[in-house]
Amino acid sequence: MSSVPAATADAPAAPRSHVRVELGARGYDIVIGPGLIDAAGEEIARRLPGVRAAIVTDTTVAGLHYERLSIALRAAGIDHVQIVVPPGETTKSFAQLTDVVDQIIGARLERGDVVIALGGGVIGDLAGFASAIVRRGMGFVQMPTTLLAQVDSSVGGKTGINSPRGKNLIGAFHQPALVLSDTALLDTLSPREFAAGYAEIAKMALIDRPDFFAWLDANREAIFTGGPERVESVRQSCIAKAAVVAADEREEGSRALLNLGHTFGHALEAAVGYDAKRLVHGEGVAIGTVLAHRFSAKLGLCLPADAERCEAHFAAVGLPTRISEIPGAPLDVATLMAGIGQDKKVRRGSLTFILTRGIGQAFIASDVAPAGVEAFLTEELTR
Ligand SMILES: NC(=O)c1ccc[n+]([C@@H]2O[C@H](COP(=O)([O-])OP(=O)(O)OC[C@H]3O[C@@H](n4cnc5c(N)ncnc54)[C@H](O)[C@@H]3O)[C@@H](O)[C@H]2O)c1
Ligand SMILES: O=C(O)C(=O)C[C@@H](O)[C@H](O)[C@H](O)COP(=O)(O)O
Ligand SMILES: [Zn+2]
Repeated sequence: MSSVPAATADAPAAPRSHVRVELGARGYDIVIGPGLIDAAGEEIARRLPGVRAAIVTDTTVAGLHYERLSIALRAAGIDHVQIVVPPGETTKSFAQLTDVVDQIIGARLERGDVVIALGGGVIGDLAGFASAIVRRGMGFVQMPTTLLAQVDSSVGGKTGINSPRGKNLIGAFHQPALVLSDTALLDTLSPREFAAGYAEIAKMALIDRPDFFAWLDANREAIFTGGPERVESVRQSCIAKAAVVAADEREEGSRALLNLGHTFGHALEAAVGYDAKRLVHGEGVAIGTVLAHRFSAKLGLCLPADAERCEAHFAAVGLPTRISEIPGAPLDVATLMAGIGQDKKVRRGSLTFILTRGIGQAFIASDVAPAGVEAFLTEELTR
């Protein structure tokens, strides 16, 4: 199997890889490989002996994968309850949080017990936030079942829910104690959700890993068809994200780079009311990342050819790259600017964007003029 140049992992890619998130006392392992769900009980019991668990999952994932996890936990003597929520972005709400918290408390789970998130990023963010606030912080284990969650959301400890005014505006940093990524679970994922997850992989490469981006260019087909390159892409993304998180756990500086494409993307998601029929997070990231490259080119920061290469890469895997590709009523610039104004990177009223000087050369640009953003988006809305 070809591997990405300059990898920094501590273990070979197959059959099971370990990537460490180096955060001192809050450090943890990401274990990656096919079939891991059947070993989840022993992996958890070895690190967290004697815990009880609440498994938070959505109805889709529960039907597909819950029973196997339950059997594995029982075999390791881990007593557990199941908490099931509806699938989709609108589940990241106060109503669902209240329900999950109530069920955890109702099951009398203690501070030293664990919440296990079995699902995509929605479940990880919601269950993680519940685990951060019940009894002022319980144990938390991520078992990501989407590509997006395996390459991005399960790592780094950002948890939370949405506000109608903006994405993830209510939340907490709360690191998991362990991430178990069973890559075989991705076989049941829809092609649309798989592509959405791929957007975060490409984003990661576009931040500061041009070699990884070139590797993705060469191997993206194998990633989609399920070759060993798929597991390698998960591993490389986790290595990249773990390094950023270890350097700046609470986004006081450089972690903001992981937000490439998200200032635009989050505004698009809020503008469609988190309606998954119109736009899911990864698709917003794809359009947003292309917009960040096109905006950088417009400002003379990178070559137009770099923006074209970025757009061609996303389009080649079937991701949307233009605002006009979002189905339904056309969006308007005022709504998008209101969403951008709620971005968590705003500092003393000034906009911060992640812009780029070229492929794999993203940087944090503070004090970006709103009028320039508005003029750019006005053009992009008709493209
Ligand atoms: N915390 C972070 O650092 C971080 C990072 C990136 C994204 N996010 C958040 O993650 C969310 C998006 O995550 P997502 O794309 O995983 O969405 P998701 O959790 O909604 O999952 C997408 C869909 O796939 C289904 N699904 C999940 N696993 C499946 C499987 N194995 N087989 C079949 N169907 C399956 C789900 O039921 C859902 O309908 C957004 O809310 C985003 O803001 C958070
Ligand atoms: O982990 C991070 O940091 C990220 O920015 C990763 C993003 O892909 C993710 O969507 C995250 O939830 C966005 O964070 P936010 O703070 O902008 O809500
Ligand atoms: Zn994201």
